[in-house]
Amino acid sequence: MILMKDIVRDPNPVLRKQSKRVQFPLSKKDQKLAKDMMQYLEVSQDPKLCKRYGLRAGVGLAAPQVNVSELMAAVLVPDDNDDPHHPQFKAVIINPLIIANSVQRGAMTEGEGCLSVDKDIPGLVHRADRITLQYQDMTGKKHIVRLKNYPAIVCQHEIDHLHGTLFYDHINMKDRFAKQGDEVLFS
Ligand SMILES: O=CN(O)C[C@@H](CC1CCCC1)C(=O)N1NCCC[C@H]1C(=O)Nc1ccccn1
Ligand code: NI
Repeated sequence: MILMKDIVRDPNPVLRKQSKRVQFPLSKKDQKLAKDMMQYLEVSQDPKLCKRYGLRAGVGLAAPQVNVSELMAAVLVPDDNDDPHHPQFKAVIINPLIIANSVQRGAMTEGEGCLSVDKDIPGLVHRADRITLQYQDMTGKKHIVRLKNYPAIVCQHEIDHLHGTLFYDHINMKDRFAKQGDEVLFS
C-alpha cells in the first residue's frame, strides 16, 4: 500500500526526469504499481481511511511520484456530489498522449497543489480547457477520450509529471493571477 512516506518530494530529481514507455504485457511489478496507485486515490478519498492512514486526499498520482520513471498514472476524479460509485473519470493511463489541445485555455481559480510539493505556490496554472487523450489501459487496450474542465486539468497535471514538469512551472511568477486572454477559470 502506498503511504505518504512513499511519495517523493520536490526537489528530488526523479520528479524532473522524462519517464520511459511501458511495455505490454505488463510485468508483475507494473501491474502491482498500477493497482497500488489507484488504491492510493481510492483510500485517500475515503475520509475514514484517509485519516487512518494519514494520507493527503488526491485525485491523481503519477509513477515518478513513487520514484518510478515510467509513463503511467492513476486518475480518479470524483463526481460533483462525491458519489464514489460514479466518478467523473477513473483510469490508469499508460503511455498517455495528448493528441489534441483546445485553443481555449483553462485554469483552476484557486491554483493547483501537488502531493510532491510540500509548500503552497499560489498562482493560475494555465492549461488547455479541453484535451483529446490517448492512453493504454492495464490490458494494453488503446483508448481515446475527450476531456474538459477538471478531468482535463487533472490529466494534464499527471502527464506533466511523466515529462518532469511540475504545476508551478506554468505559473506567471511576475503576475501570478493574471488571466491569459479569454481563459476559462473554474473552481
Ligand atoms: O500528481 C498528482 N498529485 O500531485 C495530486 C494532486 C493532483 C491534482 C492537483 C490539481 C489538479 C490535479 C491532488 O490531488 N492534490 N494536490 C495537492 C493537495 C490536494 C490534492 C487534491 O486536489 N485533492 C482532492 C481534490 C478533490 C477531491 C479529493 N481530493
Ligand atoms: Ni502532482
